[in-house]
Amino acid sequence: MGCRRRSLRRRHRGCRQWADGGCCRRRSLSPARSAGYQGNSALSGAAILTAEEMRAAEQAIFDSGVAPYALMETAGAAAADVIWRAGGVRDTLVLCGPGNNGGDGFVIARLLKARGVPVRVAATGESKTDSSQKARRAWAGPVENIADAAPATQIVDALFGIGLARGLDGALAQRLGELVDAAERSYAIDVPSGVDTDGGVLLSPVPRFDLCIALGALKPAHVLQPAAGTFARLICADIGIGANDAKAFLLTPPDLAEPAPDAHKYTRGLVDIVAGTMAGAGILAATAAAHAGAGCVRHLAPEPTSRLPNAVIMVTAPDAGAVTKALQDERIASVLVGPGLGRSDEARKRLSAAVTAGHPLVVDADGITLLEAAPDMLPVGTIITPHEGEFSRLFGEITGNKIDRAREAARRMGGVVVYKGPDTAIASADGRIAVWHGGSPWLSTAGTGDVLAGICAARLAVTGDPFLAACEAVWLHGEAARRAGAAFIADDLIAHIPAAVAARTQ
Ligand SMILES: NC(=O)C1=CN([C@@H]2O[C@H](COP(=O)(O)OP(=O)(O)OC[C@H]3O[C@@H](n4cnc5c(N)ncnc54)[C@H](O)[C@@H]3O)[C@@H](O)[C@H]2O)[C@@H](O)CC1
Ligand SMILES: Nc1ncnc2c1ncn2[C@@H]1O[C@H](COP(=O)(O)OP(=O)(O)O)[C@@H](O)[C@H]1O
Ligand SMILES: [K+]
Repeated sequence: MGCRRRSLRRRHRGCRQWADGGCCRRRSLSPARSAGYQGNSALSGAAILTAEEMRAAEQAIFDSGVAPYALMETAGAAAADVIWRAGGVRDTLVLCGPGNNGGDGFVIARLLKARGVPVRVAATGESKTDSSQKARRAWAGPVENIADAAPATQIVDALFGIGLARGLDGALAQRLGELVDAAERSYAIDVPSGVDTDGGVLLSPVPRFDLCIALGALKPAHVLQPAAGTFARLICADIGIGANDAKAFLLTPPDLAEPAPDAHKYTRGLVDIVAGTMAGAGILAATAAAHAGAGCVRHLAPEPTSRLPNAVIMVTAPDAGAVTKALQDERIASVLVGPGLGRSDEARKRLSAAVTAGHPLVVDADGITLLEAAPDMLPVGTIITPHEGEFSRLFGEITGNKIDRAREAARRMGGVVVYKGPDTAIASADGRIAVWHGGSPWLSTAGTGDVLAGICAARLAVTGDPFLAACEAVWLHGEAARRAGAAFIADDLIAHIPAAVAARTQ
């Protein structure tokens, strides 16, 4: 495939997603704001720090003269405040582990008790860090053994945080599960005990908590599955951590602009969809693109179809030569290839025609599979939208969590990777990463990926900025799904895209 590498920064407007949208600023929720928290989307733009990055951020605070125990008091106070607001004076059992997470637990217990909450504490054994020993001494009440501690209306899990090195012992994991199941409300301090902070996997069985109170910053386990599925709600409590060195951020809702007063359909963006033999997918993508802000959409398919909206221009392109010819149009602002393309030799030629046409490009589905482990064949700045299977086929084994894998994949291909799933990592070759999570699980239905690819192509045509376009598209897709409610099909989802666009248009 004779691909040309070129920059797509033709109409770069600056990545507002990054510069103004909050991604580069720390916006942890203060405890007061946390109390009104209704859903994960409220955490937009928050930094996501690995355990190592978190320790470095904490160290920076210590270096500035704050004592470790003072930071633990701040963390415990922030968490206790959230629990107090959520649970009032319900009887509470705080489970404390051997490290600083356990130390937070002792602070929480003391502060809740001071507010009149009936609190008991149960520990795994000795407290092993200076700060946690200090916090334990300040508790001054009895410390029960977890194995035989009676259940309580509220359970606070302060067993292990970012220092968990391996799964919990079987008996401890089981006891934690029993106590959480028996409680009306359960809170995990920093991360649920048993999750791997960076990997986002479960190292031992983890019960489902009502609320996870992240301390200082989000960690990968708060946004990556399966760990992010171990709590119903998430709050990030501000403890003064600076997250300037963060490399990954939560996806922030986009700020979209209305078309210019003198806009016409071509200045708003002409999108060409290079479709193939499986008609439905290309139609979904074209219809979605037409609803996501593009000025004009053309559907280049081997055969005519009566199933396109009237607004989409149908171009019959029976072979790759016809595709190449159709794409020789200077007005084209983006091309999407892949949905419904098929995997035949003819499909391969159509892919080649799209890739070599020299327009800003989005590659999805069969287009990704046909690349056959050669992502660097794509023009610089291309957006690809693989799900797990397509990602593995294209990039093989890459170590690390989903964020790391997306980052490395984007570097290898020199473009933007939208690594899809219940958690979606959007990575740019220049190192920027935004993570979307907490979306409607009803999205797990056939054809929604085609819809996303169409939205990506539309936003690329509108913005000319691949990373911005991908971020906007993922957010709009998720928001359309939220508005679509339950048991929608991909066709239904499209009807909700304009409302999602309207919600973010100034
Ligand atoms: N560094 C600090 O000063 C602050 C830390 N904070 C809290 O401290 C936590 C991190 O504290 P630590 O680094 O002490 O780590 P943890 O408290 O998460 O646990 C570490 C301890 O558990 C042991 N351990 C690890 N896995 C185990 C397993 N499966 N079974 C039995 N023992 C196991 C380790 O050997 C170590 O003793 C954070 O998550 C947060 O809750 C907050 O208080 C904010 C300030
Ligand atoms: N459980 C889930 N929760 C939220 N979003 C999901 C979930 N499962 C899938 N999605 C989203 O739905 C879309 C599915 O795309 P894809 O797997 O390509 O499906 P298809 O090929 O059928 O179009 C992606 O945008 C993905 O992020
Ligand atoms: K915990």
